[in-house]
Amino acid sequence: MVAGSVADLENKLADARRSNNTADISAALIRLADAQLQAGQASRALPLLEEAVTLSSRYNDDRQGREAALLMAKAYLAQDDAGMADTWNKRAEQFRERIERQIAPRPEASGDATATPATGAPAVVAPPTNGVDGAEQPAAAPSQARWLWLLLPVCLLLIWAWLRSQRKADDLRNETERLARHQKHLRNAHQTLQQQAEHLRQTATQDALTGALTRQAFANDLSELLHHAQHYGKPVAFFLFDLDHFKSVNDTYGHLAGDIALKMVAGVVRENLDSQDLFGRFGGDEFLIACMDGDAATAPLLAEKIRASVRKHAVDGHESLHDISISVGIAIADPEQGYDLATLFTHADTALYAAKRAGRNCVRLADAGLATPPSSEFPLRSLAATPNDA
Ligand SMILES: Nc1nc2c(ncn2[C@@H]2O[C@H](COP(=O)(O)OP(=O)(O)OP(=O)(O)O)[C@@H](O)[C@H]2O)c(=O)[nH]1
Repeated sequence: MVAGSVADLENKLADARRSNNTADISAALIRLADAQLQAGQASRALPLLEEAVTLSSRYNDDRQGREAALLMAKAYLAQDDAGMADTWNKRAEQFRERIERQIAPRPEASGDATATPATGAPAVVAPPTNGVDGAEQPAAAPSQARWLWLLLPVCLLLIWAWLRSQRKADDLRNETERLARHQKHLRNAHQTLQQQAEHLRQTATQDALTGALTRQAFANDLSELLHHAQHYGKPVAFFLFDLDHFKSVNDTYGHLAGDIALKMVAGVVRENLDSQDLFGRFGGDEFLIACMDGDAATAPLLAEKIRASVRKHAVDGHESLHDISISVGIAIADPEQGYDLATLFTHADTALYAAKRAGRNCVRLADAGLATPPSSEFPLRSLAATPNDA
């Protein structure tokens, strides 16, 4: 150690305090205390050394801590206080062990005498390289630097993970928005399809002009009705009716007037039917009715009521309607006559032929007494045939 004069070293300590650099202050304290010890001023050196130990402990500078502790021991010896000297020697030993622990893992330290662990001897501590006992060495603790280097990649990794999660969140948000748009589009398409399906269903089951069931829809419903009636042994009245001389209405007043007449007749029929009765358009100016529980006694009464009502509306209506009337053929399905749909239709058709032959604007009930129409004049038809066959 190159010891300066106590006064010089006091100035240096004052400079170090002004610089506010902890390592410099600690080193200056040690150098001044050493000089004071050499000058026999142990009592003055002790508080400086205690401050040096405190500073070095606070900033983990074990070398300076050890140096200060050794000088403390020396100071107490100078004051003949062997107990305190021993205490501070032990403290210095603890500092030395900590220094060894810090430098032991370093591979390059294997050939370095300063880093070689040695037990007991204070000389194992790295010798000072300049100034007073190495007190001017940089104060940076190796362990701190190592932790910083370890923390750097961790921080970078965290930043990278955060950026990545942000990008994923953006992607997810975009995807969610895209799916919501897609879902809305699908909902609209679904709604449109439902409307189209409903429209198609109506077109398939409902006659556009009169609102009556189409021929096929009527046949399906009648088939179910007959099945049900047969199961419970109930009668079903089936009407087939046709506008009389309708062709001349079209010819005289035009097709539009003919349409109005067809709608008028359909309206009258609906007024006279119950909600569970079936009403369909066979095709052209021919219509169909089926009534659950209608038998040979009640069905002609209902048919007559409808016929008379049509006449009344015709007479009360526009001139083009004045000649409108209907002829009705009735057939009954019951346990006695059976529930075969084709037979029922044929019987009603035969009765309609009879009504036409009887002068039109009347009702006829099918029975065994009715003449079978000649095929040349009135070709037999069925509900399964297309309307053009009518
Ligand atoms: N305005 C209109 N006329 C139709 C429609 N469908 C069929 N017709 C006409 O209805 C008439 C049916 O005539 P027919 O049943 O053959 O004979 P009709 O003149 O009624 O004579 P009868 O049935 O023997 O009393 C034809 O002139 C068809 O053109 C329609 O939807 N609207």
